[in-house]
Amino acid sequence: MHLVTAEEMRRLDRITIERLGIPAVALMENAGRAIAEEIIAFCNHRDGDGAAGDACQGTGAARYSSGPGHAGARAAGAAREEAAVPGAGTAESFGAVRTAAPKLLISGDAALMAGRAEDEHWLVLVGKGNNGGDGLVAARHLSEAGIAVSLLYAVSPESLTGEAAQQRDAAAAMGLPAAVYGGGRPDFAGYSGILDALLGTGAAGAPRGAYAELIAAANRSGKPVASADIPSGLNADTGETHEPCIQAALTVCLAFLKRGLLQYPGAGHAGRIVVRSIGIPSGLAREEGLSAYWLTPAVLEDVLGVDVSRRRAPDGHKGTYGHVLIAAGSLRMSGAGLIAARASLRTGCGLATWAVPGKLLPLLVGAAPELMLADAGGEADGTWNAAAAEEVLKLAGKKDVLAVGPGIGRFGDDKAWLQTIWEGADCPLVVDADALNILAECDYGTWQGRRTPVILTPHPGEMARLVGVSTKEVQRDRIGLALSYARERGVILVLKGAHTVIASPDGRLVVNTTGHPGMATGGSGDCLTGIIAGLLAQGLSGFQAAVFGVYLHGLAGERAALLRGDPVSVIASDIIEAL
Ligand SMILES: NC(=O)C1=CN([C@@H]2O[C@H](COP(=O)(O)OP(=O)(O)OC[C@H]3O[C@@H](n4cnc5c(N)ncnc54)[C@H](OP(=O)(O)O)[C@@H]3O)[C@@H](O)[C@H]2O)[C@@H](O)CC1
Ligand SMILES: [K+]
Repeated sequence: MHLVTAEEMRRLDRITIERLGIPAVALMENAGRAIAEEIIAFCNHRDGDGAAGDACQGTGAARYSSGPGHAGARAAGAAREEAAVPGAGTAESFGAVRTAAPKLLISGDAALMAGRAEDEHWLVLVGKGNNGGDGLVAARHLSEAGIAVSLLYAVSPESLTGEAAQQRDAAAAMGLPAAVYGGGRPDFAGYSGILDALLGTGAAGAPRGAYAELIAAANRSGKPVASADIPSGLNADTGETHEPCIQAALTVCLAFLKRGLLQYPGAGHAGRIVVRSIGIPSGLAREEGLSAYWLTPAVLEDVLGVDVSRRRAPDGHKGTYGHVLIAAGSLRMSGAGLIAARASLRTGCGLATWAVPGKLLPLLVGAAPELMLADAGGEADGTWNAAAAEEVLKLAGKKDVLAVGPGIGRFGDDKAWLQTIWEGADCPLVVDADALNILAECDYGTWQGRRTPVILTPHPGEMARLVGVSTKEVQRDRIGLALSYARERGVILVLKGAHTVIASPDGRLVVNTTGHPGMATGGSGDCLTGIIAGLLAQGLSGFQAAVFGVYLHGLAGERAALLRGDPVSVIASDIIEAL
């Protein structure tokens, strides 16, 4: 599924309206109807199977799975199926009674049937732009479904223009009760839910005046809030939240997933995200050269060409699946190397060799019988030194991939060590942990001789050192930063953290949503390094291996949490065993 910026969304809107001739008001109509359908599904599930409640309260699966559409899309779909059953059943039974008559099957507007409409009264907060227009359309459809609806305009309805003004007039003609916010502390106690149609992709900066007051009041009310397109107060591109920002239980995102909905803190404000098409052809994004995606199995297979089933040739042998070399670990942090090397094996590479300072070798014999150990030289106290780089290069000669960094620590002349490896290794290179900290102190743009991909796997702290900014600044716009860094430095960048971002030098970008906070544990990153190396050894391209590796790592973490019964108790070895 494509991820778009507000600007890209406007471009796709424009093309649809101007080139394809689909009227803007038709798109708005579709948008409002989709929002109403999702609110009705939300209401129908309120007291039902708890799907809506779970998402709203952030409990259950949502505790560590916050990907858009996962449970949410299924829940909405199920709601529509359930609502369709009574109508079809009635027609069937008529047909059965009057056996002579031809069977007449009738089905209705199932998605617009509210089960217990009389219990509901929704307040629609209407902004002056097209987001407000969407809300006005939704209000009409909710009303048609028997749900009481009231409109509260943030500013004078006279200030609405274009399609939004048309919708204002239609709502008025239908007699929907409307008021204009006049200041003070509004009381939303009488409503069962609030539709936030205040600000969408046209918002600029922090919500001002009436908008800010209504957002704060909606958050204070304790009522479930459904947001049209994005929660008002969210930066649609970066995921930054302004003060105040709507805390939604449900976000009905229109046409394409907005980038900001997948990045924290914004992702934590969106609740359950449902993406609904509104008549903008889905192929348009690809035709326009947009190449940012939310990572799904379909994206892996259809966009990136990854065989997710990982079928093996019946006549394959260990040579077929590649040989990983890992240069990692030191006396006090040998575990990092062991984790990375074992993870590469569990990912399916044919062979893995772990290079360590020679002093450590006797201590590691038997640590993992499947691994080969290699002496990389180093100091008498088991630390690395610059000369060890030549040993690593010799070992790398016949390997398919080289991963460096986990647990190596810092040592004298470590910059020369890394430069020798960077310039001399002919195979793809994965750079992690301390090797990233070394890299941050090098002007590596001047280094020569790399012909195969380099994958950097920083966590936000390491990324901050690489770029020379604060961690907070890294987190402010993870997608934007990853894209620009990968492009400028010619590397594949895996920016780890909640919803890991993977960017390639050619501008492709993927955001992952597998995994959970329980994976923030020592060794988890080393495990990812091993997984990516294991995939590279099996012939995946640099970007494929980075993206699929992040995806598998997250899935294994989820599986490990299920096996342990609690995400909090997952440790890196559990992730390896769940691969
Ligand atoms: N064909 C389409 O385009 C489709 C668009 N669609 C929908 O439209 C949405 C985008 O609509 P949009 O571009 O009208 O912007 P939107 O976010 O509603 O409001 C902007 C207005 O708010 C104001 N304002 C801005 N910042 C502010 C702030 N910080 N604090 C306070 N006020 C602020 C600003 O007014 P100003 O202050 O400039 O007078 C401006 O006029 C999109 O998210 C989707 O829902 C769908 O219907 C599908 C078809
Ligand atoms: K909104």
